Amino acid sequence: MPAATVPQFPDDVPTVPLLVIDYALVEAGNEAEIGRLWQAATQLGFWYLKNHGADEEVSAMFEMGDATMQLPLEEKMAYEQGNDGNSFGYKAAGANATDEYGSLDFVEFINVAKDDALAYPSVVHRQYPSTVRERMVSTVAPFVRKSIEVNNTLLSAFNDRLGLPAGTLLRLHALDESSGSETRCIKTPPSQTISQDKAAIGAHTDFGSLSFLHHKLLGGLQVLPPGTEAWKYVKPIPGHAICNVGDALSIFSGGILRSNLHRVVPPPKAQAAFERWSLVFFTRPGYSQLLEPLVNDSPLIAAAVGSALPGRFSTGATAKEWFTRRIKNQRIANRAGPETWRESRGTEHKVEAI
Ligand SMILES: O=C(O)CCC(=O)C(=O)O
Ligand SMILES: [Fe+2]
Repeated sequence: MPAATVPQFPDDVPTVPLLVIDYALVEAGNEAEIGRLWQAATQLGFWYLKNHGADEEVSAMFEMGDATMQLPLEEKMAYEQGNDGNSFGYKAAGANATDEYGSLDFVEFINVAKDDALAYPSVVHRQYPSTVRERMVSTVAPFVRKSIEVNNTLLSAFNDRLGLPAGTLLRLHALDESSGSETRCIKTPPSQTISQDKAAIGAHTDFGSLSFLHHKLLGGLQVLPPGTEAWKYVKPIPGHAICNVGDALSIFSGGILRSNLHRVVPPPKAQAAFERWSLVFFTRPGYSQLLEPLVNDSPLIAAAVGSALPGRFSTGATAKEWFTRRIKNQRIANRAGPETWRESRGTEHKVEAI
């Protein structure tokens, strides 16, 4: 699909004006830029990130994703996630619910664990299709390392602003602890005949701490700005990643950092006739870490929790339990009724539950 044939993102659909954060400035410790990052992460929980230096790693990963999706379905299905709450591996289109009624998703993706990518050829969690194995060293591991470097820089900036002792957030996401951190390459088929409101990926908050997201030209990601009921597109901008805060970091921070609802729908207008590709690196806490606000480490977090509804950010779950529960209950094969969907929810439905 030559890029030139893809129509521009339309200028007459509602979009959300994300702040553009310059990664090079954040990395250099520029306080004004870190202040803007903080504003984005506490108010909406989404921002663009430019100058992240990952362009080459990102395009190699899209090539890996393309090669993987071209494998025969039987071969991909040999590496399917399964129904036990494991995320790593292949997910076929239609394997997940997108809402409480059991509507089906229509994206396929390949997830590779950070632990498997970095330990290769040793296997920590599972095996992957040949297209992944052949590129594990050349492509997947470099993307994992670059993404971790970027997300760790952002975590350190949040650590300081939250008034946490140096290194606290990095320790919760230690490289050598087994975790749910993973790369995901997503293919959404052309969806011209599908209603522009039908979810390709249902409304959700991300499970982990930070997501580093890239698109190949096409829109389709939407966020629900706080206090509104109208979904808005995030316009893809070449070379700009989209970053967002997930549930784990929101919980650690007592809700100071915002994990916002988002979803994927068909690309807008004429873009819907084209295949959509996205790529994410999810930084998630080490499996053994408890998802609770860090009230004993930061007066700021203690104050935030003190002024919230009792138990609002308390999960009693380890990162592994949280992550497994959410994945397992969105699998359509595990659906008993609307309660299964509710069991897959994270911070997004907590307010209603209280
Ligand atoms: O494809 C996208 O733009 C977003 C994907 C997403 O939200 C996810 O996989 O959690
Ligand atoms: Fe997401």
